[in-house]
Amino acid sequence: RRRASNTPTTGLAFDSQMLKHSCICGNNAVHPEHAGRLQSIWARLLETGLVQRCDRLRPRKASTQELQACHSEAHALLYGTSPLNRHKMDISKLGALPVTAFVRLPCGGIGVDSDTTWNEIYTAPAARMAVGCTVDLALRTWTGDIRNGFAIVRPPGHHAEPQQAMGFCFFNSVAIAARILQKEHRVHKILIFDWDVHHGNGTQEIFYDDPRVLVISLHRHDDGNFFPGTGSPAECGAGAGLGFNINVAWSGGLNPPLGDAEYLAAFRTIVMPIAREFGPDMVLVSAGFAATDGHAPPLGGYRVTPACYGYMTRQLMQLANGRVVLALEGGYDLPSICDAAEECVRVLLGDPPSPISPTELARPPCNNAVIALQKVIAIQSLHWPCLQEAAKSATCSHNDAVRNEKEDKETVS
Ligand SMILES: O=C(c1ccc(C(O)(O)C(F)(F)F)s1)N1CCn2c(-c3ccccc3)cnc2C1
Ligand SMILES: [Zn+2]
Repeated sequence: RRRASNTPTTGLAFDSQMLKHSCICGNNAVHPEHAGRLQSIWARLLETGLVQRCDRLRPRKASTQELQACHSEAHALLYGTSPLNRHKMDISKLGALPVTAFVRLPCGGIGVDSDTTWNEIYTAPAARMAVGCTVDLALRTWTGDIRNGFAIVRPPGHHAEPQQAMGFCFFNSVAIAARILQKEHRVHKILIFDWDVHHGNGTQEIFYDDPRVLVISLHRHDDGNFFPGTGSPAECGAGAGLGFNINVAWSGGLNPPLGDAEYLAAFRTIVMPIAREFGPDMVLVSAGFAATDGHAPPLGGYRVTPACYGYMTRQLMQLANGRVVLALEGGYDLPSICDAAEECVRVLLGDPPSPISPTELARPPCNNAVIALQKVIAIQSLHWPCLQEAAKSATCSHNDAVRNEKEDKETVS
């Protein structure tokens, strides 16, 4: 059944151009951020019929101008052009970059660093495509042309800083989309929520002094011993942006590995109370899926379920009149990132989320997680008084917190 074309639905952005970014060594075992990640997610969305239910965006590459919403001109030119069209660019600008040379990698490939490989023909167009797709989904969600969106893109972006490519990232797609929403549509308040298991150092840096973009990140930190090492709860923003950068930094390694109970507790006690108080006009999500089961410790190690990503998506849809755009960041175990992406698209389309397991709903967050939550609450309640109320339930399971909330309401009434 074709959908009536006038009702806005979920927008999807994907293009095969982004599959071509790959190390010239061709060894996926050495490079976990490979095209198979995107191919598998797209195949899953096709075979489940979800693509047909969505509005497929005409993909496009971001312009150099758009890249410069967050990155320097030299950075935009160095990583945004391939030698085939580099003759058009002004080489003198490259001098300003900290990194102007690529390095030979142990695998035989070329890269910015051992993780961030560079294919001189295909990386620049793929990276531009990832930005263009994310920007267009954000703009069309803002104008109401689509209801919400999911950008199935690579290379990822949240580690990319204004003048530094790193961690598989070249351009910070989500950050560029936020800046363009501010510049072109004067969007007043934007929430960027990063649930990727790795801290989005680039996103934090770009908006560190901006009170109109609230950046909340939920990530494994282990006191700085987990990639990229930034993202401690003490990093709260600077100047006018003080209090508009929130890091829920998990610590304690994998004793035990964190799961849905901990992520539900973070959402209930910190993320949603602050997000509701902030009252964003638009929500952008750096949606990485490496916190799911199936990710070996260096790249993850937790056991968040796909249903939990659906739950978080659904919660975020209560904000900004449902104007939510997800953009893929990390996630490497193919079956689990396909399950998670499928779950998120279903929820964006308005389908009921899959149930969270009863054991996780009944399980209180582990001790390490409670300590991490209480650290954030202690630091951030200065800027967000609503956290005081939430603090009590940091030790409760989801079920207990919901039960206590209902009882409180009854006693008040
Ligand atoms: O953990 C990372 C990440 C870089 C970027 C990550 C991301 O946050 O998942 C993003 F950006 F891709 F979304 S995660 N790095 C780079 C790869 N890596 C590894 C590797 C693991 C297997 C093969 C190659 C590298 C171990 N530790 C690291 C540090
Ligand atoms: Zn390689």
